[in-house]
Amino acid sequence: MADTITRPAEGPRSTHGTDTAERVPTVIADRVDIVYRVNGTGAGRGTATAALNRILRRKKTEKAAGVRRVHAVRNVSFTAYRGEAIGLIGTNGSGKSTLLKAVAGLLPVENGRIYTDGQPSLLGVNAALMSDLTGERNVFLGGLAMGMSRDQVRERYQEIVDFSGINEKGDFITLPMRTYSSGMAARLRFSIAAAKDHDVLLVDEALATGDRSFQKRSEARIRELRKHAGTVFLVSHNNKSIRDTCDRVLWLERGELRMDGPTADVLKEYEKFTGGKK
Ligand SMILES: Nc1ncnc2c1ncn2[C@@H]1O[C@H](COP(=O)(O)OP(=O)(O)OP(=O)(O)O)[C@@H](O)[C@H]1O
Repeated sequence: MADTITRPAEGPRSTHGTDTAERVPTVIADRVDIVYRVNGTGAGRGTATAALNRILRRKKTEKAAGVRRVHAVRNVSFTAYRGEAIGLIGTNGSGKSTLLKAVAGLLPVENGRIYTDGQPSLLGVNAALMSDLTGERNVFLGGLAMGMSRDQVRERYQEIVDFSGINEKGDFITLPMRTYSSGMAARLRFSIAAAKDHDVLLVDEALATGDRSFQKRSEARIRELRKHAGTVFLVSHNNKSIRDTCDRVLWLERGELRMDGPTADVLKEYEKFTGGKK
């Protein structure tokens, strides 16, 4: 679980982002390791006997009990400051989503610590909305889940629906979310999350799912959120989105932080690594 930063006044200095006299750290990751444990990978996996064995012989080593460890994030350290938009890049399976979940406090760390200023909000493509409820009900559900009051959601409702563009092609907002395309659902999720000014907003790939005009609106909104003193993390495989939105980039590869620096510098190296611009 992430800890809360209690001494924001004088944070460690970094060479990245806007260089103002008083830089306030919002997220500090200090030598973070994250390990998944996957059960049932030994012989007889999935059988009732294997399950019973696991319960009875708890003290056995993880390996003997058929537990596989996946070391997803290795010794990662960084400090994020208020007003920064930070891109997280890396090839598939490099640990980006895992790191984001840990910053949100949704995954425990194996070693090291993560300190955060306030409660970060994770906006994932899988953010928990209810597919059987209408878009309208989900706007309320999502708003309440983010800590907004019913009145606050009511006040922002039209803005959220307009931003999402869900109703551009008909009255879709009153239909259950299961009838939405994956792009439409992602747009609504982003619009709900973006309605609130977050201290730390974590965005996982949401921009990649919308069409170009929605991407542009989202990028503008991210810039606005930054002005309101928040910190935005954006996981994306779309280097252009990263370039247009972020001033700093963390590049993860095989769970390790390979580079942390200004967007142009990191993307240049990353594009060399992956073999071309995207
Ligand atoms: N629930 C899980 N249980 C076990 N291993 C997992 C789990 N989720 C992710 N992993 C593993 O952790 C590593 C990092 O995965 P992660 O999803 O964080 O990568 P990513 O950089 O976000 O990838 P992508 O770009 O493909 O979305 C991978 O090796 C993956 O197989």
